[in-house]
Amino acid sequence: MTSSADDTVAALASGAGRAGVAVVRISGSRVPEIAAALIGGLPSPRQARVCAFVDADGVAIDRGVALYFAAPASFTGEHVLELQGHGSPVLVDMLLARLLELGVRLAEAGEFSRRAFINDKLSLDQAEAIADTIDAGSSAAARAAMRSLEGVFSREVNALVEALIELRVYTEGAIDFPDEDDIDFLGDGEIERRLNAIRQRLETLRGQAAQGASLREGLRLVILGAPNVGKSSLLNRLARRDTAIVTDIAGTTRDVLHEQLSIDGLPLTLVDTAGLRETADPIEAEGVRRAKAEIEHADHVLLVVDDTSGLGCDEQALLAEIGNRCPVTVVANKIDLSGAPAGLRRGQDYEHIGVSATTGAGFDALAAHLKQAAGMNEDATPAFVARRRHLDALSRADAALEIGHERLVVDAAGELLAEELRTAQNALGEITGAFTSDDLLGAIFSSFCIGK
Ligand SMILES: Nc1nc2c(c(=O)[nH]1)N(C=O)[C@@H](CNc1ccc(C(=O)N[C@@H](CCC(=O)O)C(=O)O)cc1)CN2
Ligand SMILES: Nc1nc2c(ncn2[C@@H]2O[C@H](COP(=O)(O)OP(=O)(O)OP(=O)(O)O)[C@@H](O)[C@H]2O)c(=O)[nH]1
Ligand SMILES: [Mg+2]
Repeated sequence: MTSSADDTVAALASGAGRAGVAVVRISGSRVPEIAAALIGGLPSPRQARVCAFVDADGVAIDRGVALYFAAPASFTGEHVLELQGHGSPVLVDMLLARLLELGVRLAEAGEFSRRAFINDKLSLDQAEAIADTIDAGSSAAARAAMRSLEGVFSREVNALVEALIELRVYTEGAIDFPDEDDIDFLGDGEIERRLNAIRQRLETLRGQAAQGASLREGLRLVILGAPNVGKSSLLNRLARRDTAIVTDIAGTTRDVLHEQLSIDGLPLTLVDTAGLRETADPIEAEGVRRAKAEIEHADHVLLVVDDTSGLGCDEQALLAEIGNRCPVTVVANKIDLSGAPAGLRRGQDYEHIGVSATTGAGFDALAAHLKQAAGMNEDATPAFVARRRHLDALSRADAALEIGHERLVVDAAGELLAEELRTAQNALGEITGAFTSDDLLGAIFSSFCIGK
């Protein structure tokens, strides 16, 4: 995409299809001459003017409200003219055709936001947050996106970058102007103290970002457990349809099954798996192998147990193993047989929820629990919204700092630590867009809608 200074673009910004009012937004340096041709001159900045939008012969295409934002005090940082006309697709088409005639080009998806980013009106994560407010599937996701848009995420990232730069300068000072004894200077603990403080702060940010991301992208829930405990019945009940085959024969499910659903706007991918057990049947054994492999890709595991027998030894071991990787909830199924109460059980090491896939008891509590796990609780919305690419950048920054710490305490190598600090700084810079590439920008903005 080229966006030279005199490249002026337009798009319908609101009211697609039949709507009360349609807003066409025009951004670029040629806005003044376009205003002259179309509405007889520029309105005073930020003052609504009612006027006719005229064609080449001076005939009104529509009569509406014009609003002008003078560069750089506009959304894009360029001259912006907004034409608020009647919400008719035919009139909008006629108006856009007239703009094309005046040498304006149609904006690409996300182009207004991309221009705002390039002109330093928004950081990259803020621009992404705009798309996330529009796409939000729940009020919690919308609130979190709004916090990102207000700069909560980028401010924290920038503060970390500042701290990294300070530490790098300090470390490089220690290298360039060593005390009597270089090793002693590096080893006096100050660098390590600062480094640890930064790592702790990054850890907190990663936790918040993970919650923000699950709110936006949903959770991949993997259902695991012994044969016949009711895993497939659970999937069918949550999905409200008979996706998986259910029989009373242990070892019914062999393939991995996926089901997409949403709970109050929270997107979930449910994954049903083969019952875990030793088996001589090669097909079932492959199913068990695949079931275990799913743990790697899980955001959250539902470990289903038959409540009439409770947690067995194998399940205890599995629980400990999974618990190291991701959150896990024990679903105690078949309470219609065990007679136990439905819902959350207090005082357990892991969250236990009693349900019956047959009667549906306990499923409200399970849904509420999953929403909470994804950060959708009413009183504690995640601090901001985040995407996979943000989590990836945070994790690369963390890895660099871990290596840097090793270089410092094991090798007492200040230059190598400084190098890792630089790597971490660049990784964080990818979040806000301080450090970026055209490919990345293309990938991000092309997923926006037209007119944004
Ligand atoms: N009519 C209209 N409504 C809209 C938008 C728009 O572009 N047009 N927006 C589009 O997303 C959102 C609002 N975002 C905006 C962000 C910045 C500026 C702006 O003019 N910024 C200037 C001046 C700031 C100020 O006066 O405080 C600047 O940043 O310099 C305008 C809208 C939602 N509502
Ligand atoms: N009474 C009762 N029976 C249940 C419940 N949930 C499942 N069942 C029964 O338990 C048996 C096994 O159910 P499935 O859903 O196939 O169990 P699974 O864990 O998927 O089993 P595999 O695929 O073989 O690993 C079936 O006969 C179900 O009808 C429940 O909550 N109460
Ligand atoms: Mg099954």
